[in-house]
Amino acid sequence: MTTHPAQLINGEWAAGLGSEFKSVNPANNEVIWRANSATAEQVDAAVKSARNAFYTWSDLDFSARLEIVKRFADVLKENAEELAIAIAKETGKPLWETRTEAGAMVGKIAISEKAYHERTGTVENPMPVGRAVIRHKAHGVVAVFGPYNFPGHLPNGHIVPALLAGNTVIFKPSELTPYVAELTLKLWQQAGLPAGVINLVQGEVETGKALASHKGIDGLFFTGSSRTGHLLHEQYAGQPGKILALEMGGNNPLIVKDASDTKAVVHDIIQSAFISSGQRCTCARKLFLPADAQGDAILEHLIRATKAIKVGNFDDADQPFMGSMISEAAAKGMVAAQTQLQSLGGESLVELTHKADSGFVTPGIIECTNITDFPDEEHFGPLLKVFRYTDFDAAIEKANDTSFGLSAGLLGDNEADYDHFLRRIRAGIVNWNRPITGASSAAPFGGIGASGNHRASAYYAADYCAYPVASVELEKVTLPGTLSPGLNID
Ligand SMILES: NC(=O)C1=CN([C@@H]2O[C@H](COP(=O)(O)OP(=O)(O)OC[C@H]3O[C@@H](n4cnc5c(N)ncnc54)[C@H](O)[C@@H]3O)[C@@H](O)[C@H]2O)C=CC1
Ligand SMILES: O=C(O)CCC(=O)N[C@@H](CCC(=O)O)C(=O)O
Repeated sequence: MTTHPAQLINGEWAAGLGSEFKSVNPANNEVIWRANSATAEQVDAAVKSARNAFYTWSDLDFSARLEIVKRFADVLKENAEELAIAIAKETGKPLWETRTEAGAMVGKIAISEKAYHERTGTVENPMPVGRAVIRHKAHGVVAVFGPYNFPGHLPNGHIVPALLAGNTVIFKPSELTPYVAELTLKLWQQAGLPAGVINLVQGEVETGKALASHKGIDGLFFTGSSRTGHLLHEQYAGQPGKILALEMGGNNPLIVKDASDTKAVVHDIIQSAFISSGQRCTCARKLFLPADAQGDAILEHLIRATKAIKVGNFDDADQPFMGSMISEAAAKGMVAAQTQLQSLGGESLVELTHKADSGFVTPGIIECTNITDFPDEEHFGPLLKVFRYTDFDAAIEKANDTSFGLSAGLLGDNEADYDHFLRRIRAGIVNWNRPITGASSAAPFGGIGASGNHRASAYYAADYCAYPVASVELEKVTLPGTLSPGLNID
């Protein structure tokens, strides 16, 4: 059994007492990290440590909590390159992209400070007698579950607002990205976050289950797959007192209509479908093109540009657009998805291919117009499905024919078309003439249907990190000038 101390409990790094698990560089399957997972007893110790730290942390003035969180921003900046390399090594994403991720983590701090005041904070109004005060209080101990595709930025989007609001945290990262999690927690320690305020429990699904089912947590903030999110939702049924924020996947449509600049259209389609090797929840999965000469020209150009996409190692001097997928298994899963669509009648326009013994795939495009029983599944990788349409309303209807509702976009020159699209489309992120990936941290981020449970993250994360308390207050108990009818207090 290895003894790498991968668990942070009450400010101390400890070796896990559960089974061994490891992290690999998906570009070549080389093991880059190994340790033992946290057992249910260790998860329990982490929850207790967060509970013990809660009053000390939440009793601090907001400014004192903010000072530590701002120090974390400074430490992040100082270590941004190390973090970007760690993310790249563990996820396969190219460095140009992981540097952006490290930068987004820094940017999250100022945005969360603003959101705390705007969305929560304290508001005081004078009353004829006394004052009315609206305050927001931390829930207590919250669990944060993170996905592998943005192992730094997306958990950070729950952790920073949760800490600013006064909660204490137990973080369970994806088992595919434990190294990034460990590094991030070391940076929190460097920033001077007191022991127990954030705890790290690492491991596979069993560790996640032990945390999610622990009676001692007051809330759970999750970013990950719709399947796991649904399991958690079922698990939390009948517990209205616990706050559950779910950010899940999508099956996102992009419609093109009357767009004159073909090159710009192709660019925005590629940025929407293939960035991060298609491993963003906001990625376009379905492309609706008009069944006319303009649609033909766009498709022909898109096929050419897709075949020219550079795929390569995260640290190639000449940076690729796409790196490796998260794992060889994920890459094989995309090949299987393509085969399934082909068997249903899909026609490959650009074949997605897998490089053996690695997570590398090339981007694929598959024409699916004639599939009658199109599966409503999120294929989390670079496989774009194309549908040709003759009627705009029918295309919107087909775009809405999904249980998900995360992102959607229209590429087209007519504002009236966009107004109509905006009114009809069902999604939490709706863009016009912009890629549908790359959502802003300064806006709410979340979807409807199977994409979330109406607890938007990013700018609105402040909302689920605290509960409102309404008070009417008077400094001294005072008899009202006029008593209610029928009262005699003498
Ligand atoms: N809407 C959003 O904000 C985003 C959603 N995603 C979605 O995340 C998915 C990719 O991330 P993955 O890491 O594969 O997600 P996942 O659902 O497999 O894992 C997420 C976390 O849940 C834990 N977990 C898994 N099963 C569990 C269980 N039964 N009980 C408790 N914990 C459990 C994992 O260990 C991990 O920490 C995609 O579906 C993507 O669309 C990714 C990024 C953003
Ligand atoms: O959480 C935020 O601060 C903003 C949302 C965000 O960063 N979204 C990214 C990545 C999420 C994903 O798709 O996995 C995006 O929209 O590209």
